[in-house]
Amino acid sequence: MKPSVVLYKTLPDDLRTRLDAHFNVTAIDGLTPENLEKYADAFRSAEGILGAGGKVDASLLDKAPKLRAASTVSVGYDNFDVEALNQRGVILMHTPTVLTETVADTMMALVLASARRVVEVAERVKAGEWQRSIGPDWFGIDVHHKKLGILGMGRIGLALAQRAHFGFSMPILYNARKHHEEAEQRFDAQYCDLDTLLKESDFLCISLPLTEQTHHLIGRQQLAKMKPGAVLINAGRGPVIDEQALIAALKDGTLHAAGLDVFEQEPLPVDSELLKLPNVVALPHIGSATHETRYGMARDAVENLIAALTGTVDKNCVNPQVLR
Ligand SMILES: NC(=O)C1=CN([C@@H]2O[C@H](COP(=O)(O)OP(=O)(O)OC[C@H]3O[C@@H](n4cnc5c(N)ncnc54)[C@H](O)[C@@H]3O)[C@@H](O)[C@H]2O)C=CC1
Ligand SMILES: O=C(O)C(=O)CO
Repeated sequence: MKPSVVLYKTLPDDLRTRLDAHFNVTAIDGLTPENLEKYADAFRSAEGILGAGGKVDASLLDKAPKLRAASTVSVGYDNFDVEALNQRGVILMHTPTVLTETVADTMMALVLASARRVVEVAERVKAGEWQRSIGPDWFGIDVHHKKLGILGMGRIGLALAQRAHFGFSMPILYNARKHHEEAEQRFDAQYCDLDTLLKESDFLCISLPLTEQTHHLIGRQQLAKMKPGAVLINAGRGPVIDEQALIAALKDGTLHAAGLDVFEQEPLPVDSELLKLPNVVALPHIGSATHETRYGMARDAVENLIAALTGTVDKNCVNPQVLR
């Protein structure tokens, strides 16, 4: 008999067909409390789950006693209680690598848009304000040759460093849990502590995962240490930055601008102060959102679940210790 799985995200037709060939699939529209109750039988018999977003914690796992594998259509897995998965011997699969270059493109787009005020001035053109040659009130700041600080030199940080080094002649500084030899050799990136990164970066780009250690890692004190007129970019996870402290730093001119793809609350509430600030470029968590990359992530997530439940896991596993 085919293993039962709960699918909580819509897949492209061909990938859904592939999933159906391996599993008895119950498709639901998200891990909402209502769906957990409505599809209680499906969760009770599920050996796998596949989807994106929503909390997977002990209370959900208690409803799925047969679960052996969870496959997320994302690289970030801060919405999973990994400790609870480990205790129950559940493998967690994710989709690193396939999205790396696309997310780095998004970060570079945020760097350029924030520095050159692309969104703000384009809106002014649409509003009919371009009536004569523009003056300094439309100007931005240069990107090329400025110092780019990367907080979180992992897969995405490395791809961003490549763009900044070769494309924009930017010296690279970085902080991470350990030295990144490839970044140092290929892009001449210099490792430094967080304080130095804050003080010296013209552009501080965050590509960190959300963990207990990174939650509000950038708060009032850290923002106060940043170079006057610096630009802050975040495409890691929203809660890495204390959003109220960021709003204050943007209002009092400590920062020139911010380019944000992620927020403490998503979707960003429409009455957020951030949306009232002209020096904020706010994107709706589109880091990996291209047709090609979102397809690749869904494909990898399907293959990951097939490997975890019916084959051999040799990559993309968050907690390989469970397999031993
Ligand atoms: N905006 C978006 O759409 C997307 C956001 N992301 C976010 O980007 C994150 C990073 O992705 P990857 O580069 O693939 O992960 P990765 O695991 O390759 O890199 C993470 C880096 O952060 C560093 N790090 C972790 N904790 C740290 C700490 N306390 N202090 C300093 N450095 C620390 C690690 O040393 C590593 O260099 C994901 O976990 C996810 O949250 C990922 C994809 C898309
Ligand atoms: O993969 C992730 O972690 C995202 O945030 C969406 O691509």
